[in-house]
Amino acid sequence: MAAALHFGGAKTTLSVVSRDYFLPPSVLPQKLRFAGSVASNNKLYGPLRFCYISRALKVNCEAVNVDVLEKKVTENVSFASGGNRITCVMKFGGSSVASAERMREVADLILSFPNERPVIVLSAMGKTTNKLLLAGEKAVSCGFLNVSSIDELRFIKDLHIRTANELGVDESIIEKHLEDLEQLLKGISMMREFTPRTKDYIVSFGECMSTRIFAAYLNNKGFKARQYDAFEIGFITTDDFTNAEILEATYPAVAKRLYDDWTSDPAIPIVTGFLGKGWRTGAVTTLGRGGSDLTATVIGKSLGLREIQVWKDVDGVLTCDPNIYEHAHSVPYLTFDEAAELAYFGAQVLHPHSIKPAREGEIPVRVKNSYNRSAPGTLITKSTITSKAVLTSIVLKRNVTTLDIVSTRMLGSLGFLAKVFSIFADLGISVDVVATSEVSISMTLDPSKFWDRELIQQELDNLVEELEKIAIVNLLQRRSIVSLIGNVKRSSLILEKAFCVLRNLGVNVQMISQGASKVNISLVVGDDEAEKCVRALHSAFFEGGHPKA
Ligand SMILES: Nc1ncnc2c1ncn2[C@@H]1O[C@H](COP(=O)(O)OP(=O)(O)O)[C@@H](O)[C@H]1O
Ligand SMILES: N[C@@H](CC(=O)OP(=O)(O)O)C(=O)O
Repeated sequence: MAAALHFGGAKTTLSVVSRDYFLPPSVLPQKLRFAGSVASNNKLYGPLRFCYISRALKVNCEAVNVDVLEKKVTENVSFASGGNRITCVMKFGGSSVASAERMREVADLILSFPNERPVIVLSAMGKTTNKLLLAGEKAVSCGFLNVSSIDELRFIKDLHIRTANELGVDESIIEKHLEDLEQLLKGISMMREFTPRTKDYIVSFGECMSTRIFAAYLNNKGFKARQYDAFEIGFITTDDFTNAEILEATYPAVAKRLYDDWTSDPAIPIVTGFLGKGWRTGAVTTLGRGGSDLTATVIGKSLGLREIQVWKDVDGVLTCDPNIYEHAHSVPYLTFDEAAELAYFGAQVLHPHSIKPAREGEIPVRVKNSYNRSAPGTLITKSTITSKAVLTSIVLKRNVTTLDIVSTRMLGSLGFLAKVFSIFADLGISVDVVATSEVSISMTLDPSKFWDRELIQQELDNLVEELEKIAIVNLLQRRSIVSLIGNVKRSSLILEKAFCVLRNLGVNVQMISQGASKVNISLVVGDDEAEKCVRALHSAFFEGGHPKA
């Protein structure tokens, strides 16, 4: 934590905070924060242990006059933060690097910004991750001798070898990975099991290969590039395989490695998205599906960069999922809060946890279309850039489970709620939306913490069994959460319009949540009517039209 410098009146209060991680001097002025207790005479400050660790600046001051300190800092910053420093991070997802041609276009796009010094984060090519997972599932039961003929393995081999050849890159750079991949599948066929730890290891081959091919292509074009496996440069995570969380130690480690390499031998860093290393096991972990977005924002925060760019196959964050409604259009500005709610409540376009590092680092995130680079995209920042729109976007989270729980013991609401939530905590099940009364509570369960993981049925059975010890439980599946993201200071207008639309549509809202979030109103409806709700609401809020079913 750091506290800002406050001067005021006869007594000046400072508190010194020693930085616990490296920051390149280029970000020193705006990042420098220090404070400490001082003598009342304002001339000589009490002994302050001022320790600011950065590569170009290591200052231990026992007694310091602030002017002297700031001068020293400024001197160091000017020499260290010359023109040639990393400026931004650019992330390209699977759809942007799905073929040799796409990789060529991404390379041209990167090189079309001569004043940028980007770190590049890549996902696996196209749908390689899905195919690696499918190959692993097949290997469990196909038999050792049939592993080589698994279709998905053949597809992956062909795609990567063909891409290397088409880009004029020596296929030997991925040969070992392809050999190891086949050996791994044979191992799975012999063990006849496909654990979460093995799933993370197998999917890592996708990003490891795409980044190697791309870095080699840039080097062949005469642009010095250096490939990095994120799990080798300090992406330290929990050991929660398929769903690992970034640990704080990642930030200084990644900053130091990328910064040291950059200052000693500048080259465009090409980093694997999605991957990390478990701090306890040392095994490869993944950050949850879509996790390359998170890789990019972590690097942005680590290096204190000017901007984080997330290149997709759509013109930014749209007013709804374009797969549901073709009239969706791009949203020019979002706040971090709005983007986080969008991502959490189902907008696949951003990883649910990716906004947090950007928000903490106060670094703007720009979502752009790699197929249409002239489109302005969406700029995500801390403050709201005023918009006349009542609503920002409509998000849909399908296949949600709702629980209606009515107390049978007339417990006071405090005891009842506490008991209900303790059961959820014990079973490690998170909830999305909650509505309570004196002796009853309704809630929606997080159906897939990372999109592709479903709550297994026995988790639900265990949950109902525990709850039925204190309540009558009604479990309803195949529900959807329609989230209206916008400025809920205008919630009355939003709700009035939304309920008018849904009434005309003949849809009954089964639960509503508004107030906890300052940017989101969530409505629970049936799965089978959710998409028509999104279309009708979009028509009413963004097209001035009347509801279209
Ligand atoms: N509100 C939304 N705005 C933009 N895209 C969305 C939204 N909701 C869902 N999507 C889907 O997310 C896709 C982009 O996310 P993703 O597939 O992760 O891209 P990439 O693989 O390039 O990172 C789009 O193609 C679109 O179909
Ligand atoms: N390849 C991983 C990580 C990722 O972020 O992919 P994409 O950028 O294509 O969403 C996945 O499919 O989840």
